[in-house]
Amino acid sequence: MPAKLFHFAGEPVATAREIDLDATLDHDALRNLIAAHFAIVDPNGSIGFQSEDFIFTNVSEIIASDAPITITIDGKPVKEIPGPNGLPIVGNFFEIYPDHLGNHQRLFEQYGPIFKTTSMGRTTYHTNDPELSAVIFSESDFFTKKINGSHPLHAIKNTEAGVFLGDTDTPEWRTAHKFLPPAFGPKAVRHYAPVMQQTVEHAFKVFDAFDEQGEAWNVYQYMLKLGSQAVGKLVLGIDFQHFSSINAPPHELILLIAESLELNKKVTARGDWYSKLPFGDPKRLKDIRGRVFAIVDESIKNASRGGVEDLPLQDAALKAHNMIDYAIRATDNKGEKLPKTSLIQALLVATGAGFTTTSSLLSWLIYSLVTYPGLQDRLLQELVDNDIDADTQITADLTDRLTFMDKFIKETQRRHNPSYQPGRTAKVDMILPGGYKLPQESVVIGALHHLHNNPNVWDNPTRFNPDRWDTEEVRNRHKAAYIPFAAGPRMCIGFNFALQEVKVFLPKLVYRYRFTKETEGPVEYDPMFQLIRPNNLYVRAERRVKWPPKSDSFVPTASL
Ligand code: HEM
Repeated sequence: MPAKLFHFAGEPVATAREIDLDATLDHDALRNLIAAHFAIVDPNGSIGFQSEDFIFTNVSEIIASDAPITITIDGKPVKEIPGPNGLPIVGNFFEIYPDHLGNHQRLFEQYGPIFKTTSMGRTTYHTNDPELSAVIFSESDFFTKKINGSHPLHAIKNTEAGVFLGDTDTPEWRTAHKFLPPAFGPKAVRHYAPVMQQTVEHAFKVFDAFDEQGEAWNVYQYMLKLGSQAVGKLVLGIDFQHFSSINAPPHELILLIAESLELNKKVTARGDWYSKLPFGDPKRLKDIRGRVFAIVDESIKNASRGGVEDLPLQDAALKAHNMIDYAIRATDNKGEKLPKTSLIQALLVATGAGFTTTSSLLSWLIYSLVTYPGLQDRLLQELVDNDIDADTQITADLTDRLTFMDKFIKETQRRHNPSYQPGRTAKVDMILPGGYKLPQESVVIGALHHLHNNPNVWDNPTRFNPDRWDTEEVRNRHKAAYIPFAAGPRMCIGFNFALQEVKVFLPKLVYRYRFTKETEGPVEYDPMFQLIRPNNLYVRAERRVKWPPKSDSFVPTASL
């Protein structure tokens, strides 16, 4: 079997590796062999072979050549991932903050689909490219969710939680991932629709009171109360009493989780040395974790009082009153249950992941209602045309018919993604599509906001246009061009829950109120918070007294 020396174009000949070639190999098989030896992520089509003065088109030419063979990717040498030079110690910190969305956009425009920054000693890579995003999120020989020192979640890493805050390759993740998804499947969340509806109807008292006083309210503050009220009831079985009066404060648990996210972003942004301080923010972060754990433990004890019937996972998911009820009943085929510590940690994480995100999405939905002319009226018309009124019980079957609302939600999640900055870690030194060299242990962040607003992927991305979702271009998009809940095995497990919740809340809110914007000037987000939310948005919600008639041209969508 002939042995040949191969090295990358752009790398010295001294780096060449000897590889045995079987004369029966065809060109594609050779590409796959070279891809396996050099950890080239995408062997298909992009790998080429050449010598100083010759481009090889078949394997026999390569075997006949005496010189080392140069490997090209897309006909070009491999390259380092670009990025801005930093200052001593702080690196690129001041080039990124405070407006990390705007600054990252500028860096994508300057450096292309993937760039590298170092902030306070922590290096991360960012991509706005669908192909690269699909690669990083796929959990493969190349990437996994491993929360190392460079990962944005490092300061709150918690292996016991299994989900969200832990690495993929752990027994805790596998256990949590066996028990939690059935409770978040589409069928399981359907039976939570009535509680979701009661939650939003209960909040009307407060929005009505604001209207009677002619007052505007801060959207994020009240969507935080609303989103967390639903998650509190349906995940932890706790009534947070967020709408008992206009000024009812958020429950202690909510304040603690929100504070811990804020502290985490701050502690992570400032680097390793800061996160190790035994006082100040890092200490507060540890103290918060202890208190939060105790509150959830108490809720589990309450739910267990009086005894519960064990059920197989799927049955438990359909019958449980909430996720705690599910988690203490659900039994796998070996008769095992989710261990108590994992249960507390996993539910806590699901609570945090659930309310911070849904409250941001709800806020951006209201932002879209009051910012983009005419859309509120179109939503209302769709409700009227589908015979929805104040007394309608909203079910998943009904929301399936509200196709404009679906497009409106998708477009809001595209244009105004709350974004978790999900990061994945390189398992090996590799060559990414495009010929980029990525070292092992590098953390690549799928920059969801920038992916969803990438002009190479989306036509006129800054234009808010729900109707784009009807176009062939958007229907045929790359599978990773729109991934508000990330992708792959570590994507959001609560997305059915989240979408159902907003699809129950939005019709109820739009039918009852006409929303108008009261904020002067631009809407701002808090750069030190883990998520993007419109902090200073104020609206008036006026009770409707008139509704439009059904449209003449309305053709009902067949029930699914
Ligand atoms: C608009 C709402 C939501 C958005 C945009 C969202 C987004 C995301 C994203 C991007 C991830 C991946 C994080 C990463 O890779 O680091 C994630 C994971 C997760 N989400 Fe959501 N989420 C939402 C709602 C929810 C809800 C309502 C729940 C539960 C009640 C939930 C529970 C989780 C959990 C447990 C994970 C971790 C999964 C794992 O580690 O395998 N999310 N979410």
